[in-house]
Amino acid sequence: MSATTAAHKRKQADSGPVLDWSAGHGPVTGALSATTGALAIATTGAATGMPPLWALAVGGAGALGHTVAGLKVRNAGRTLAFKAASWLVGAGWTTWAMTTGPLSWAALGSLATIGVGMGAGARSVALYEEAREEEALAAERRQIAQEMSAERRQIAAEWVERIRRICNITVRVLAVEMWETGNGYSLDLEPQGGTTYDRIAQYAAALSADAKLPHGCTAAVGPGVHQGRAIVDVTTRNVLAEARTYPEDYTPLSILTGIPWGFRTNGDDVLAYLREQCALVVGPTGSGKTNMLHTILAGLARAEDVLTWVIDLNAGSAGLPWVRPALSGELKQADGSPVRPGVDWLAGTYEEALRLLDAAIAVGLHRKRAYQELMAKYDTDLLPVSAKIPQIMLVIDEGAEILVSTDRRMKELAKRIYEFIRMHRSMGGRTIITALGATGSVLGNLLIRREAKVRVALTGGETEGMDLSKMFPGRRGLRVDQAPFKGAGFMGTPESPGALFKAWRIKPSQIRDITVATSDRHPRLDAVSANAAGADYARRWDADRTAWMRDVTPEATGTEQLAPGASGGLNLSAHRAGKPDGDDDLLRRFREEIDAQFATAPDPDAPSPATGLNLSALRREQEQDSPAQRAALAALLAAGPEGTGASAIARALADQYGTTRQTVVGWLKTWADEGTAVRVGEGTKARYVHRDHAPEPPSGD
Ligand SMILES: Nc1ncnc2c1ncn2[C@@H]1O[C@H](COP(=O)(O)OP(=O)(O)OP(=O)(O)O)[C@@H](O)[C@H]1O
Repeated sequence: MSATTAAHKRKQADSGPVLDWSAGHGPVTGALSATTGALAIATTGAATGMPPLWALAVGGAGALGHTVAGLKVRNAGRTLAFKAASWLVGAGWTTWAMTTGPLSWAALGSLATIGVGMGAGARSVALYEEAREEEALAAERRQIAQEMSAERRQIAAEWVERIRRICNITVRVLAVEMWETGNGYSLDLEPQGGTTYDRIAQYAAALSADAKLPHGCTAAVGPGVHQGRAIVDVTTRNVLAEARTYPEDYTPLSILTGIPWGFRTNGDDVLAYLREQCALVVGPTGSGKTNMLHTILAGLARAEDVLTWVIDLNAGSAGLPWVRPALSGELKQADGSPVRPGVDWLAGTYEEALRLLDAAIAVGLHRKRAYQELMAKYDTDLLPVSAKIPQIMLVIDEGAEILVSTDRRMKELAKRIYEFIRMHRSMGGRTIITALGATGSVLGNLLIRREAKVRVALTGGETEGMDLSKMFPGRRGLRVDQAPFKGAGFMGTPESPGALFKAWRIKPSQIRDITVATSDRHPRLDAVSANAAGADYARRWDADRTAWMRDVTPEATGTEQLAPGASGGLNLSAHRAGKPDGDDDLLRRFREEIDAQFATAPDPDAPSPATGLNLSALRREQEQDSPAQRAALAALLAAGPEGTGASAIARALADQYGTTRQTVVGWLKTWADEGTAVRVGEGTKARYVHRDHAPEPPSGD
């Protein structure tokens, strides 16, 4: 086959240039072809004695054929005339030349003139046809635009009339924008006589009814570009009834460029900008609040400059699906290496929540002092948050209930949460708080009202405890019955006024996928902050501290309701008793994995795995974690991936604790044995690195 092709090519090369007879003619080649053709026929005809009238007959037929063909493709009259005339002139010349002799100067000269004339004529005809074609296209476009603007004009006229009739306000419509998704349109209005947008907004429900909008669709009225303008967003298709899953695009995000929390009725993503804002998510039981929280945690996990610390006293169920599969070793990266949990700290008990909040406050205070110079350098009073100095997002499920609780212990937590919200905005510390209801006690709180301008009300059709006018002041016409679907409700931010929205549905399997996909992306707490957060932070994944996580059945990790246990955490021991084999096996695996990955040494004194306790960790806590040792561990963590040595730590501790180098050597050795620290380098270069900063362990393959 290829040999044949090559031979063919060679033959072509030998026989000179190949002519493409199927190609169309331009003005020059067309004229050349016509005149040379006429000359050839005239010369041959004269030599062979051909009757000259044949040429005329052929020319006549050509003129007729081209005219018919031209009519078919709708050539202009002048094009048809030119083509027919060209044939007839050519044929006339040939007939004349055959009679008088084609090789005279008169014959050749006139033929050349005819050729030039034909070329020029063909060029002008081609240009004319091109211009005609373009004009036809433009006319078609104008026709479509006219039809579109006829639709817009009709919409504008309807709304001018509707607003005049229902609100008794005269408006001028400056623009009508049809949404690309086809789910509705927006009107840019200029109410006459100094009327403001909120006068129209009062009638939003009546306007929606008058426009006969389907259920779940609204005419939401908001402010325009200045005080004398208003925007009306009219939804005509109810996308909120559809369940949409979390988009499978897990590309990196940043707290600075917004985190998507769901979609609007026009299909657009709605973003939460949380660098300076706190958020409040209200949703009664069954409204899809837990699902929404997972959507939020998914976005935060995707961010490269955020560490998420979760408090969930309802057995940590909000954070567990982000932690448990990673800690239990159930998830592995493609190369077999372990996966980091999707949240950086999960407190499911009161004691752990206290530790977490104390650490968060300490981080903020320490950052204030330590980063003065950095902020001066960047000429800013906001800490420049980045992957190197991550923002700490505190997510507190049912946090609003903690804030208004009268329980003594809850008040302790509330005090710290308030302090964190009040003090740490500039230092990269913000909170997302959920609440079961938008009640007066939650929204009556000035601090929440002031700091949490990113607001969500998931209604799921629930009307009790849903004061939308308090949640979204200034937005009239929002009614709970407009969003009677789970996961649907209203969301408003300083950038995007309160309006209908829906959270994506996210299932445990997708949470696992995101945990794996984002594992390498999570930042590490900067050394300054790690130093402040101290040993409580460094030991957050210790076996004794995560023991409560093991007391959960494998299935109870999704959005299911979990029963609270004695310590405020889960206690499904009764459940466990019913199915001992599977759970014992799970517990054993969980423990083994934690010990393997996070190197919590198995203790000979530890009771059987079924009790879920690890006494080695307890013993260490009691016997070893003296304040000096905690400070040493914090220094190790703060040293980051560079690591540190016994002398440096001893020097740092000497003043306050009088700790000797020898003591620190002992601690470092213990930590290295149990996996808290990793020894790197040899001889004088030997140093210790906290396991959080240790180089990745070699893959299992
Ligand atoms: N965004 C959503 N899209 C579609 N369905 C949803 C969405 N959110 C929740 N649901 C449905 O609602 C159910 C309850 O959701 P979820 O557990 O999140 O509610 P909840 O408000 O946290 O309730 P509870 O407090 O009882 O756990 C889910 O199992 C799911 O079937």
